[in-house]
Amino acid sequence: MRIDVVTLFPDFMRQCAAVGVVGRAQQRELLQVETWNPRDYATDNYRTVDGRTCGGGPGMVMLIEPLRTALKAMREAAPEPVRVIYLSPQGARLTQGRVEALAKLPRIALLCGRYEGVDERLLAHEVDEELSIGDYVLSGGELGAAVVIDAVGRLQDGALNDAQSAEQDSFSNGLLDCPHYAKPVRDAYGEVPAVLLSGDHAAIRRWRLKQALGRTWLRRPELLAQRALDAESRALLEEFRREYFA
Ligand SMILES: NC(=O)c1ccc(NCc2ccccc2N2CCOCC2)nc1
Repeated sequence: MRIDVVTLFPDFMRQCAAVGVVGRAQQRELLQVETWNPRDYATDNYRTVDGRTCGGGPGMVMLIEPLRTALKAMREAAPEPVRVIYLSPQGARLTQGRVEALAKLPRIALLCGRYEGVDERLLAHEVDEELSIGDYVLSGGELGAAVVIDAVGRLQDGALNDAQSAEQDSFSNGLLDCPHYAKPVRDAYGEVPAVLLSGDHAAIRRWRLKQALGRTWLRRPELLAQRALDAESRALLEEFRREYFA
């Protein structure tokens, strides 16, 4: 998968994509991240990329021209058709479901706004999808782009080894994650639950599912409403609730 990022801060974006699982995915050529700086496509002597907001008011707006030229260069840099995504507070909320869909595409471009955002006419002609990583305001779209790169990059086949497999991720099955423990078995902070030391893998699977269901019920009940629970999960959640209220 190829991800192109249109950003005034290319070094920052390259560094975000160079570490950890995503950095390794790039080394393994499972993922390619390229950056395009609109300032390199500004033709005036001052390499201007922003302009005063029409109608007055505070702040500046990113100009059409440098972005249009950068996007054209980006599109022409590779043959695959590219889905252009704009990170903004006005976008649709990013979910794991959407991440999984994006991870299957051959190529996406992430347009990062700065200042007060981008001229609406550029968005209308160039952007296929607007996404928000949450209901809060950031100084630029780059952190949203970094979130998309990480969430999508780690799902590329071969990016995670079996130990980290994405299937067990929280949210992958629509539930929050179960608790995790490592040695020592006994610590001043408490003990590892005995079932995890039992070697009974069926019991361990059930315990983890029960904990995931219980935590989701306690912390994010609305996520439970989104999915039908099978008989086993309903029973485990009932068991969790009984113990909780006991
Ligand atoms: N939730 C998100 O995904 C998110 C994304 C971007 C972002 N900021 C960049 C931005 C991009 C587009 C429009 C406005 C702005 N802003 C510029 C600074 O002023 C506020 C508006 N903030 C939050």
